[in-house]
Amino acid sequence: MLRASGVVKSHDGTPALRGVSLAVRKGEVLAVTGPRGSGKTTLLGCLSGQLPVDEGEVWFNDLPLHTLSRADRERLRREQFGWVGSQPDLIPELTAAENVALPLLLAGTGRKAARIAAAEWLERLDVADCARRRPAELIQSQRQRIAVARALAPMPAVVFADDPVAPLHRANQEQVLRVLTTAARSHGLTMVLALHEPAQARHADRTVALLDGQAPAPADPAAKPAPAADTDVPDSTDAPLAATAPAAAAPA
Ligand SMILES: Nc1ncnc2c1ncn2[C@@H]1O[C@H](COP(=O)(O)OP(=O)(O)OP(=O)(O)O)[C@@H](O)[C@H]1O
Repeated sequence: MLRASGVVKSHDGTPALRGVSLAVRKGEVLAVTGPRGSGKTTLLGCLSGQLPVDEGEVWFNDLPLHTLSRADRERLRREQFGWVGSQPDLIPELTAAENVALPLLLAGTGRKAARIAAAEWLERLDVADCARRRPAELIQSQRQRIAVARALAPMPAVVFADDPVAPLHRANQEQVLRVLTTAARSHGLTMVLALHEPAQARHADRTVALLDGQAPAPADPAAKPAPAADTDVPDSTDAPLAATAPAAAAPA
């Protein structure tokens, strides 16, 4: 569904990605791990069309993101992609329910349907009791759950989550990661998760480890790894997967 090939990207002359190739299958939860500065955020930015690549290619199905105009990339992001950052970034003047409903309203969903969908997603994320409250009245883990609900409610084709649990306590990190990946799996969404802690990648189906802007080359580029045991991953149209680590165990 999503494929990067030889992606090179620098920020003002500082190399961030030095030729990264990988592919993400439909319905797969892929973790991108690596130490600070290894290029995770930049990779998610390139895969999601936020950042233009300097060299290489990024494909979303049969759409070449690397040749799309900025306006076309922005439309694609709006219509097909969801984003969860490491800070909840909610609109302070809106209630939790209004924050979650907003992207649906912007996409043309009617008011009533948007309100119902927002309530359902807040319920799934265990923050239904926060619906009428504004972000300032909530604690950080509640705000982050609401940000996750906001990203998932429009049912995007791909959800990008950039270190989504960074500001949370360890117990909340586990909970939010589990909720995020479970919600993606139960709704068949594809997810790319950047994670600072390699241990957190056990919530994903597969891990790509970045180091200094590079992912390890696959032992056999033609080899296609078996899907994770707990995941039903369609594979009829996928290219061979690069930079592949063995599937991690499913969370308990
Ligand atoms: N806007 C920017 N301007 C200049 N250099 C940048 C910018 N963004 C990232 N970099 C540099 O690019 C490299 C990769 O950064 P990136 O944020 O992608 O890594 P990361 O793995 O996500 O790090 P972290 O875990 O700290 O978020 C680093 O050397 C970083 O300093």
